[in-house]
Amino acid sequence: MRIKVGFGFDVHQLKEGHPFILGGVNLEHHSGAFGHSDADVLVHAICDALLGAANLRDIGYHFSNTDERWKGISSLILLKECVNLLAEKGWTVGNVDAMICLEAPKINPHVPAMKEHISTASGISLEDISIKATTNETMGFIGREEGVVAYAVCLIER
Ligand SMILES: Nc1ccn([C@@H]2O[C@H](COP(=O)(O)O)[C@@H](O)[C@H]2O)c(=O)n1
Ligand SMILES: C[C@@]1(CO)OP(=O)(O)OP(=O)(O)OC[C@H]1O
Repeated sequence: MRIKVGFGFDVHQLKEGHPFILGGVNLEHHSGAFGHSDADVLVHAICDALLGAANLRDIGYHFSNTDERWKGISSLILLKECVNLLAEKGWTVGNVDAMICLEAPKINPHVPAMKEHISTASGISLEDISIKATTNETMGFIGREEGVVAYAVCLIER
C-alpha cells in the first residue's frame, strides 16, 4: 500500500453580526467568518490537506472565489467534491487531524457535531477525524478576534 501525507491551512476574517460556520456547525457568536463561500475555515484546511496529499493543487484552484457557483456554498459540499477528486485517482482517506486557532467561542462542546458533519459529507470514519482547538493567548489578530485560523494534516492511501 502507498500512503501520502497532506497539509492544509486557511484563515478568514471575523466580522460582527456575520454567521459563523465551523465544521458545518452554525456557532452562536457575536461575529463570524467572512468569505466567498460559507467561509468554513476548518473544512477548507481539511480540503487543502486532502488535495495536497494527492498533489491535486488547492481549493481555490478547483473552486475559484470569483465563481458565482460557489458564492455562499456550504464548504461540506466542496469537501465531498475533494474526496471525489481523490477517489478518481484511487485514493482513500486514512485519517485527518485538524487544529482551530480561535479566541472565542469555545469549540470543545461542538467537536462531536463537527465530526458528524465532516464524516457524513466526506465518508471519512468518525474515528479517523480529529478536531482540536487553541486560543492564541490574546495575542495578534486571532487574539483580537479579528480572524480565525485552521490547520489540518491527513494521510491518504491506495
Ligand atoms: N476556541 C477554543 C480555544 C480553546 N479551546 C479549548 O481550551 C483549551 C485551552 O486553550 P488554550 O488556548 O488556553 O490553551 C484547548 O486545549 C481546547 O481544549 C476551545 O475549546 N475552543
Ligand atoms: C472556498 C472558496 C470558494 O468559494 O472561497 P472562500 O470562501 O473565500 O475561501 P478561501 O479559503 O479563500 O478558499 C477559496 C475558494 O475555494
